[in-house]
Amino acid sequence: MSALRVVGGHRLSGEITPQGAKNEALQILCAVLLTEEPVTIHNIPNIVDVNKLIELLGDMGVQVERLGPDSYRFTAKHVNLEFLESPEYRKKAASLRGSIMVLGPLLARFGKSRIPRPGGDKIGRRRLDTHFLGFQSLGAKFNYESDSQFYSIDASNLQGTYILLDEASVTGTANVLMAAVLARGTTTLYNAACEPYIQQLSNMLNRMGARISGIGSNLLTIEGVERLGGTEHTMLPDMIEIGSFIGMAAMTGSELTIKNVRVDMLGMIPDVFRRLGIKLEIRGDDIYVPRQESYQIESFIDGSIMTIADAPWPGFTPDLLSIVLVTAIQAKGTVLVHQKMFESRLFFVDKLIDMGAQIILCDPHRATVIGMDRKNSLKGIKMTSPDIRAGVALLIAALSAKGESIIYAADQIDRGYSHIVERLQKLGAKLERIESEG
Ligand SMILES: CC(=O)N[C@H]1[C@@H](OP(=O)(O)OP(=O)(O)OC[C@H]2O[C@@H](n3ccc(=O)[nH]c3=O)[C@H](O)[C@@H]2O)O[C@H](CO)[C@@H](O)[C@@H]1O
Ligand SMILES: C=C(OP(=O)(O)O)C(=O)O
Repeated sequence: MSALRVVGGHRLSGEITPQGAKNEALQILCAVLLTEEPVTIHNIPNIVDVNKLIELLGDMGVQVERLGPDSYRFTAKHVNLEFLESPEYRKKAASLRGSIMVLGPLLARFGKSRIPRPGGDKIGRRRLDTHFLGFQSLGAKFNYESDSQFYSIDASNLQGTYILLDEASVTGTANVLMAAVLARGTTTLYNAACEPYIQQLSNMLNRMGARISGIGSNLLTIEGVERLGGTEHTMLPDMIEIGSFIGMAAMTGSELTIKNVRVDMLGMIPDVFRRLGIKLEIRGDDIYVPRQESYQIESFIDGSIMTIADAPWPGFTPDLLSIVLVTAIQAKGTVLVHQKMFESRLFFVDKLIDMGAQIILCDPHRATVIGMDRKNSLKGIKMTSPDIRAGVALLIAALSAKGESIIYAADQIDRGYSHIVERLQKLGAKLERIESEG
């Protein structure tokens, strides 16, 4: 296990380019299973979860060729379905969330598939009903093998139909969509998630020959086709990394330029950070964050206390709420952070409180942050990163704190942020990776 040793209190400066989007990559990589032709993908982030999925595809028989630092060609001509029965598959597929999305493509192309309970962040219940109810609507049989804890689905023929998704689940929408593209007839997916990840996936599938319309909305219409062909695809910059860097700049009082962010795909993310009082300038396709001594949280128009809450896209992504929360610690004013989707994602605030932050955890879903306006500094402590985004929030806190912090379980951060130590060192951050036990 590795840990990060961080010496806080140093300003950062310079330019940083976000990696390709983790959650998009996990969908796009699974989609290569839909065709026997080569699919070339660029801007693939070099992060643990994505590398695990690439390895899993290779184990399934997909030919994987690395073309450059972040470009690969995948050819799923021969897929070894027997591998899905192996203990190795159980171990590997269970170690990340994104593996769940092999189900839809395998079902569509081979008529059956199975997956162990997937991994990912432990941030509360993460049910999969949307996925399986969607597959069932298309005519698949679903079975949960309680002894082996495997989910299996099979169907000789998928038939398009009207599906009102149980909830606007991101991976659920991707999964059902990938099954529907090769189903007979037309599928209408209502209450579909419409994150940029899903938009990118839909556009890629159309380039492969699928017929999906309504992209960007919560109503997707999919006319099934007989087969899909190869294509080329480039991943968007990771909007969660972009938001993390905005928060990091504000908390450490730094001037940062975040390069090539695809502003048009960021939705309300810049505006939510502006509500915390952070001055952001959009310069071409870059975001410039000036050095700010003080940033004041806005109130609502009626003067009441600001609430920042998550919601399915185009609402504010839950993956940035931990970053918003930590960034508010040194703002001027008060904000209520309301994490509506996940019930265990705010518990990491006890570490921030230990560091000296003024936070009241109202209940598992809501925390009030009383900004300190830099009147008091956080102090460095030893802490353990509970999940990927809390991990980065703690890292931001540590970079802004007085003294040294140690963040254990740093591999949580590596799941989603590539070369974080080296990239932040280039901005002047004082941190290093150390080995830790356990
Ligand atoms: C690999 C991947 O892509 N992971 C992302 C994906 O996870 P994932 O696809 O697993 O998350 P879902 O969208 O299924 O749901 C997330 C949580 O929100 C709840 N929920 C969802 C939709 C809804 O309308 N109402 C509602 O309450 C669900 O019950 C669940 O607890 O989307 C999440 C929500 O953006 C992100 O946090 C994860 O980073
Ligand atoms: C929750 C996240 O990831 P996963 O769904 O892979 O656990 C995340 O990216 O914030």
